[in-house]
Amino acid sequence: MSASSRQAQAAMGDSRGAVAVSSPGVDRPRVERAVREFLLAVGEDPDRPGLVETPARVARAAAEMYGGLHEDPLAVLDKTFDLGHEELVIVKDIPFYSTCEHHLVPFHGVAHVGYIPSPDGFVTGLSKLARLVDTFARRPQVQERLTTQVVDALVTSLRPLGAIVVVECEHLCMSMRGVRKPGSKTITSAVRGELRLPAARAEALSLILGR
Ligand SMILES: Nc1nc2c(ncn2[C@@H]2O[C@H](COP(=O)(O)OP(=O)(O)OP(=O)(O)O)[C@@H](O)[C@H]2O)c(=O)[nH]1
Ligand SMILES: [Zn+2]
Repeated sequence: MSASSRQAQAAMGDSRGAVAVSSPGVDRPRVERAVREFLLAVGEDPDRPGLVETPARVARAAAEMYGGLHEDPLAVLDKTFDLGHEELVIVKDIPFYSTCEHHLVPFHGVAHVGYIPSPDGFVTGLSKLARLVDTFARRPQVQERLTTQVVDALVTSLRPLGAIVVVECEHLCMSMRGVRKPGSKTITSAVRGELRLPAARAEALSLILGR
């Protein structure tokens, strides 16, 4: 990344997802060293054959799982089309995986993203809504922040009349450890603009949650 694009990223506020500006990307050698140390700390032998490549594997996985820290979410929505469509658009059941920032274990589920385009009629490509979810998911996260970051990026970028994001997840930190309640689901929503009006919100929610 060039110095000027780093400066441009540094100017971004929280609605852009607090892009990590000081780092050019996930520092794989550092992750490798940390994973080796972690294995020693839990009582493993990082030099046994099964584990010898594990620090490098985890570093590659981390570059993927935390790569969203180094992406500009608004760049995902840069390309728009003028379709003259001023009605609700929803992409539902977008599957994603994220990482709970409290325990660094996965939480996963689906996101539903909808918006009413501005009177200019500018809409984004449908796949970009899914890419936006991934950009925010591939970071240490909490579900509430993921939800609001997606909706706020939509608002900042497309200036829609309204926007809604609903996220349904299982948190493995509640399933495989701790309280151990597999199957429990957490649902969060964030709604902006005209979709906050009761009738519009009800229509959007019935389209999103109606199975
Ligand atoms: N609000 C919110 N809480 C989360 C999320 N992911 C995990 N948590 C919760 O974060 C909390 C952390 O609680 P702490 O008491 O600090 O940590 P802990 O001792 O490991 O908690 P337990 O999970 O209850 O064992 C837990 O209640 C988790 O269920 C999330 O996305 N949103
Ligand atoms: Zn957790």
